[in-house]
Amino acid sequence: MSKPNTVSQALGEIEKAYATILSKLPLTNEGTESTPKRAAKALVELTQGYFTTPCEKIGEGIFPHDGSGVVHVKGLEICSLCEHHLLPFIGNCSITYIPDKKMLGLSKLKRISDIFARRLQVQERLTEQIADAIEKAIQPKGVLVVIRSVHLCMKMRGVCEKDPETCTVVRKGEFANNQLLTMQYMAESQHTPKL
Ligand SMILES: Nc1nc2c(ncn2[C@@H]2O[C@H](COP(=O)(O)OP(=O)(O)OP(=O)(O)O)[C@@H](O)[C@H]2O)c(=O)[nH]1
Ligand SMILES: [Zn+2]
Repeated sequence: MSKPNTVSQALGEIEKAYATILSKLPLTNEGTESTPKRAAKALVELTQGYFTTPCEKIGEGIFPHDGSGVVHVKGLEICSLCEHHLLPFIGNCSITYIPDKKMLGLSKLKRISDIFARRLQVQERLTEQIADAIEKAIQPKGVLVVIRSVHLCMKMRGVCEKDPETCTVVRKGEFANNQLLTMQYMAESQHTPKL
């Protein structure tokens, strides 16, 4: 079957596929009548990262930078779907970069992480893709991306682990060579949600 290339095409086909899946379950509840439509809409929303690119989302959000220092943003929420089970993994991402001649608008860091999170993923690739996109956009001296998350496929099924946390780290440029700097920002990246 050819791959749908527009959202509306995808919606119709996914809705039909969900109706087939539900027809195989011994459902007795009437509340599921519109479920194929809703579930299709949800899946398209959760995979909207396939329908956009970092370049498109960053737009005009790159600015000149002429100082020294480090940019560190933590607590960027990650909501993604594991590519093996189509179950969510949810957590947070911290991005640290050492700018050279350019810097990114802060919101663009969230937009970049969302583009790749809203695809079917493994956490390792997601972490790598975020770091690569930042490197490509602004050629910083170094990038460090840390994601901590909980995979529901480990919690709700299979091994049914009560409190699993997965941490993935990607170090580029100066972070790849500097253990101390990496450790400093790894420690900083621990996110305590605030009310
Ligand atoms: N490395 C990596 N593994 C993941 C990620 N998300 C899910 N997995 C793992 O992918 C593996 C899939 O292994 P399989 O043996 O094919 O699947 P499974 O039978 O569901 O495995 P169990 O969960 O052990 O029952 C499991 O170990 C999952 O925990 C991820 O982001 N990164
Ligand atoms: Zn999984």
